[in-house]
Amino acid sequence: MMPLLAIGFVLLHAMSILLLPGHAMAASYVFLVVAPLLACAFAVRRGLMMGLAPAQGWSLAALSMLLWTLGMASSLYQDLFLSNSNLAPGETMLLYILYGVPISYAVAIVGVESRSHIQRGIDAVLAALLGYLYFVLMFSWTTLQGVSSQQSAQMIAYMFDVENAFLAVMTTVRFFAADAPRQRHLFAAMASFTWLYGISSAYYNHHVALDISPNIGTLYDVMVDVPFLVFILMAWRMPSRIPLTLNPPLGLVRFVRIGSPLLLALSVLAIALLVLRQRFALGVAGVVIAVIGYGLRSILSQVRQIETADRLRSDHTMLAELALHDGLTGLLNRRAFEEAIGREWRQALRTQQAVSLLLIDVDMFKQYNDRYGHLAGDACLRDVAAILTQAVQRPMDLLARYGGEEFVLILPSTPLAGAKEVADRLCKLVRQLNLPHDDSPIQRITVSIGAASIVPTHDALPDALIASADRALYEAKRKGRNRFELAT
Ligand SMILES: Nc1nc2c(ncn2[C@@H]2O[C@H](COP(=O)(O)OP(=O)(O)OP(=O)(O)O)[C@@H](O)[C@H]2O)c(=O)[nH]1
Repeated sequence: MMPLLAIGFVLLHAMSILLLPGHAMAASYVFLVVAPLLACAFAVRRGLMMGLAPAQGWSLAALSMLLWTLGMASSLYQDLFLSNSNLAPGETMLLYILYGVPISYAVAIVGVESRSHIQRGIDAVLAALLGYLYFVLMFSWTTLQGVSSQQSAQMIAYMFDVENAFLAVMTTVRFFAADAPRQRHLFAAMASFTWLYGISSAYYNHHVALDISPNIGTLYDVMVDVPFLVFILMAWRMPSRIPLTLNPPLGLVRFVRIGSPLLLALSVLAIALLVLRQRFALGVAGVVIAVIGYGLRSILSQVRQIETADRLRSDHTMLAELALHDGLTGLLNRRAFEEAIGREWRQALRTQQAVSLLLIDVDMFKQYNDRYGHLAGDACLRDVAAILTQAVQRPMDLLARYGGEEFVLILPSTPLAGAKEVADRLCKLVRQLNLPHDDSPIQRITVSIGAASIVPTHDALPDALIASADRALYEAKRKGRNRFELAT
């Protein structure tokens, strides 16, 4: 439906020129003002859906269209009311060239993450300066009344060419490097517009305005509608209907993300260099501000990168901690135990000293959970873990939660006699905790412990030690719990 309406608009425009030769210019102006105004309205509509913040880009597109509409309204006023036959009255030209500033700003800021207020401030100053430098440059070739020579008109035409080519290339690069549907949608609309507008504008500036063949005269006006109508169609489409099959290379995405913010500074630099000849002091000021803006932006983005790196490092440390600890008791977890037993095993192989292992299991814990509830069970496990931690005295000993209600203690450089002492002490301490357990024969929480000790050999694995302690634990349970057994 919308494409048909757009074609109807163009046909109506052409017919009004052909069928009303006496009023062709006035009739044509109606279409030339309505087309960009509609484009502005559609950009605002899309902005209302996506967010009107400049960082979303649609409000900037709307501003651009509005500036162009004002330029056309000014042309209309000059032609119809002032009968000014001059090609390029200053304020009209300025509005046509200023339309590019919001688009450059969008290219620089849309999709550039976590911009701080200072960065926003720098970008805004650079964008404003860019507009002012355009203004100065424009009025060095033209006056409010218009250009004084064909040569000045040529200069303005070249300036439009450079600006349009720049905008078309930059919006296209942003389109190809966009990795989010919203950005791709915005830059698809902007790139289609800037290419078509650049072509039609170049044709107008070099042929129609200067009356150089081929010149199709007023019929050219119909060409001007096209970029705006295409923009309207793109803005009207849902972002999901813009093809997203292109997978931009990561390198390009990163390059554009880093490079885009520098674009404003580079544009200011380029225009300031052009201004230098006519207004030396202003040109130098422009160059200096562009360089300072560029420098400050680089510093700020480096600061951000350092902050991100620091945050990542501390997140990484925290994750590593979490990966090795048990959430309930805060003890090392089974994965940490498995790493540790391997380490201690290799160490003991070198030193040929005994390594002992205790498997500690809370007795009748299922009944405890059933009687007192799961939360009380958790609290009980935390209390047992805390007392075991206190009881483990040597820094090299390693206590971990083996799983469920079972704990494991590695005692490096400890023979079975030492393991026996520790097992005895742990049993007593847990009993002395006096955690009530009505279903237990002695009415309180107790543990059973299986202890084993081994001097590692090259043909044995740590699993042998664990299996041995497990058998001893089974014996302790079998013999009535609340006791320890040593592996034979
Ligand atoms: N509250 C709580 N219970 C747990 C947790 N992990 C395991 N359990 C429970 O611990 C109980 C262990 O039961 P069993 O393996 O039968 O052992 P037990 O009842 O202690 O019997 P014995 O070892 O023979 O004395 C199960 O009911 C598990 O659901 C935990 O993190 N919190």
